[in-house]
Amino acid sequence: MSQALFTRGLSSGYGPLQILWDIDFMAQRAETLVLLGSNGAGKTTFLKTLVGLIRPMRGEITCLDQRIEAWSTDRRIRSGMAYMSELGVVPSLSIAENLTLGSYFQTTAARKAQLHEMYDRFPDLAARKRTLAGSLSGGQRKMLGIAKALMSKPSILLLDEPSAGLSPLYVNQMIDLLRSLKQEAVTMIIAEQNTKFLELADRVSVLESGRISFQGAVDDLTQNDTLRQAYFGIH
Ligand SMILES: Nc1ncnc2c1ncn2[C@@H]1O[C@H](COP(=O)(O)OP(=O)(O)OP(=O)(O)O)[C@@H](O)[C@H]1O
Repeated sequence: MSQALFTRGLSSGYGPLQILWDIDFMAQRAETLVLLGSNGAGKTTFLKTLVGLIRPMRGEITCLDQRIEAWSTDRRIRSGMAYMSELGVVPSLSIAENLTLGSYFQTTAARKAQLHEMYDRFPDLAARKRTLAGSLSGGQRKMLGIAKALMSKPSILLLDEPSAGLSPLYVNQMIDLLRSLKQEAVTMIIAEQNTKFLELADRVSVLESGRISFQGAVDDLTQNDTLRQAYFGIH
């Protein structure tokens, strides 16, 4: 297996405020990696730095064998990265408009083909193309967020807390959806605090106070007493 994305010594934050400290991180091609961390650990900051919404203070980001830390977000997206923020969609736009936004860099023909594919995959969205995203339920909005991210046919998908605000039923639906993407060999980095997502993970990284405290197999995480207590409440 070759590397899809790695960072070395990545430090990042907001203006002079440093949030991430020397992050060494790696995701293999077609791997599902869960980035576990509690509120404020720096998960969003990390994903935003990967996609270029935040400029790193130091360190390198290599994606599909190219150094990308100086690239614009546009260029990263054009080269196969997609990012679903915690909000995921633009509430004031319709379902169809959100999806179109997700394929901003595609040709018209490719966009049309992707729209068909998304409506096939998400029949609930197809039935309500003109509905404003803001009027969807939390779960439907998240599904739209994923569909919007998939519109650019990404090879690397960065997902920020896909479970945030979802009922247990929708969390299960979300996990089923991500499992189907896993079969399609999309590299996924899923930032989460819900340990249920570990059932999807090939490997897990734990982010604590802006530092990676663990990276390895899920089984090894559960062998670690401190992490087991922190994330599973098991003593
Ligand atoms: N725009 C900003 N300006 C300054 N500090 C920020 C900004 N956004 C986030 N932070 C701070 O950065 C730290 C990490 O936040 P971040 O959103 O990356 O964490 P997170 O792990 O994604 O948490 P959550 O699960 O709550 O979204 C927090 O202390 C937060 O207050």
